[in-house]
Amino acid sequence: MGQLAERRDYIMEQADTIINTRWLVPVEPSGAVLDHHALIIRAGRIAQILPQTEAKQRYQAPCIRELGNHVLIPGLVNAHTHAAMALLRGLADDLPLLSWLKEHIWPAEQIHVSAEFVQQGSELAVAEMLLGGITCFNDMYFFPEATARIAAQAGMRAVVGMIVIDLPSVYAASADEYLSRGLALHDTLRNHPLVTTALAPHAPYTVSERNLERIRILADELDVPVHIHLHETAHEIAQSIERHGVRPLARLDAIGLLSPSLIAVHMTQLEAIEMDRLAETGTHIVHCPESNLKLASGFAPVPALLERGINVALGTDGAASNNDLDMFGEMRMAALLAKGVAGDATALPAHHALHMATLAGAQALGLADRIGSLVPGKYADLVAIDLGCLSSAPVYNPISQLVYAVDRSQVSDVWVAGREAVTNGRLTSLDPTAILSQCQYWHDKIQA
Ligand SMILES: CSC[C@H]1O[C@@H](n2cnc3c(O)ncnc32)[C@H](O)[C@@H]1O
Ligand SMILES: [Zn+2]
Repeated sequence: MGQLAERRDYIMEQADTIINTRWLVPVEPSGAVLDHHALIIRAGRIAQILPQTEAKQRYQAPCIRELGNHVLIPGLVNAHTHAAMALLRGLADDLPLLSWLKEHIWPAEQIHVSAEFVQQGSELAVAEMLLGGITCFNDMYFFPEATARIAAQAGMRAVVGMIVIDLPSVYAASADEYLSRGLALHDTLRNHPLVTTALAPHAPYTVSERNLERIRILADELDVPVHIHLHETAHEIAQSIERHGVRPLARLDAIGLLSPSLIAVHMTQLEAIEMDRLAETGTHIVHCPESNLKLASGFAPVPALLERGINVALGTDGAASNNDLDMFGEMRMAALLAKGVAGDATALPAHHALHMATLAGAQALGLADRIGSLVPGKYADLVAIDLGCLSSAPVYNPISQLVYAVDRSQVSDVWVAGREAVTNGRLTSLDPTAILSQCQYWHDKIQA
């Protein structure tokens, strides 16, 4: 017995980083909270999660972090955004979707969007998202290669959209050109460790039937998700019935697009029979409560979707309609909205809101084997949140704190694939001063 103990001391296992944390919320199983545990990182992945006493006996590492007042959670997954639109934050507020888009956003995009705009807008968004504990985002915007470059430079995970829209832009003149630019990017990113692609038709009202069919075929060939705005407003439904005789979801169903590869964003207008069909086909939904409320579009019927076993992730949408990229805000809004609408305080409990912001997002993006929960073998995409401040005291349940009380400024450290992207509240690979001066440049140009 004594001999065995000695032997154990002798062969310590080597790790890259050991994080000792006061609380750890693995998300799987939902609602679990581990006290005084250590998370061991090796080669970018979670090697083990152990009680700290046991970890000290078994592991050594060149980097040991002591997070005495913190809760460690999986990186937040922003399942729908338009990162570069951060440069249009506050340009047009207090408007419904169609006048916001047609009278303000699309005209501004026609004049100002360029590769440089997207690069600098993405830098602003990536900085904001990392500082707020988001480690992965699903993007749909022009010049996705610029967004991909910034995410890779900052060490952030991203799924960038191979966009298609039947409107010419400075990025592409036709659907053919949108697709060929997207496919070239897909080739460039093949085997990239952090940045992957999805096909991203803008919406059923801006992409023709023929192009939606091509997208379905390509998605099967390339084995990538399809990311689309769908059933965002009552107007979208009425217009589809007028033009095509059916609701948008029925059109996509007829084309064969409803499947576990489809990421349907918004879904504020749904009938029971449509929800049954979404469940049957394994289609993923992204709920964007803040953007939907601000544009007065409505809201996804989250409890009814979850009852049917549909996977519902969370997204911020772009900063021009939200107006921030804060997944803590989305979690809280999702939980409160579900309760208010149902008249039932038990609707969408805190642990489920956290699940939507992490594992459900990973599932929607087809990344749940890599990220979304703290499980040995998954990548070490992690967020440490300091609960040692007045506004989080006392801590009866850290999950309650995360959803109902925490502010994103309490995020102290963020790791993506085991590498620190934020340390003690500071970005490791982006320069906030340079980003702010780029913002001033675009503000002055757009305001002129
Ligand atoms: C083809 S690039 C993306 C395109 O989408 C526009 N957009 C931003 N937010 C929304 C929204 O909520 N509904 C529909 N379209 C949106 C953005 O301005 C780009 O033009
Ligand atoms: Zn959107």
